[in-house]
Amino acid sequence: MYSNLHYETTLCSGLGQQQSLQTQSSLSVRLSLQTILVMLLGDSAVGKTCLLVRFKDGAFLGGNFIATVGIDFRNKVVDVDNLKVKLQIWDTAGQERFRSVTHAYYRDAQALLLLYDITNKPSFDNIRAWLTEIHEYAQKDVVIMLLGNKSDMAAERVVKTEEGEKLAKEYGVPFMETSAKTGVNVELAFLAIAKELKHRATQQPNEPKFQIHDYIESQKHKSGCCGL
Ligand SMILES: Nc1nc2c(ncn2[C@@H]2O[C@H](COP(=O)(O)OP(=O)(O)OP(=O)(O)O)[C@@H](O)[C@H]2O)c(=O)[nH]1
Repeated sequence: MYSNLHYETTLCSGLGQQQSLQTQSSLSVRLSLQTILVMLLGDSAVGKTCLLVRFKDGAFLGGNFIATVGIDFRNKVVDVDNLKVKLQIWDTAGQERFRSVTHAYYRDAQALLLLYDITNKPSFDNIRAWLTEIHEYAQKDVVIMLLGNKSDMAAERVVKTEEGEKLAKEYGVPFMETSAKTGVNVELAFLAIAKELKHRATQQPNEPKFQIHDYIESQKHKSGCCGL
């Protein structure tokens, strides 16, 4: 669990290289993080597997669509404010027939990326049902983010950006549009949840709270993205 995050402080001692390290900095602080479990959820074909492959390998899985069977996972280590954080990302099958399999994994997830496809209205309409399931099966404090995927398909768009924003606001969750094809906002989505969880785990009582919504807005504007 991420909340088990701990700091290991080691004082350099000994000879040779260690000694020279000691002169540079007598105290070396080693930060050790445990894995963050992230789950990808949403209807079949919204692009969960492609989002994961884009984030993990920087590539796009075009061509024939092969639906995920059950559940699969990949690991990726990211840098969050100079700390190494390991994300274990579970890619779930969106098809209804696998729902009971995936429910069993909800409670272990610390973050959920909930996807719909901006060219597929039913996938957006089903988000409310997904959120009901999440509230039933997931941890109370799970970090949820809503993603409108396939933002590169502007000509086929049937769900407006404002509709996604409105729904996200209603449920109090952060939102952005992504494209597994072009990579727009993909890294930002994963980094934002990693930052949120890292801040929760290391937060000092007198420190201001990390504002995930503000962070996303500032980074979206910085990368000059959106709607591509
Ligand atoms: N243009 C475009 N196509 C995408 C994007 N993301 C996924 N696709 C395509 O959408 C189809 C479904 O993608 P997947 O990632 O397999 O969908 P999934 O949500 O994992 O589906 P399940 O495994 O059934 O739950 C594939 O043909 C992808 O090539 C995107 O951002 N843009």
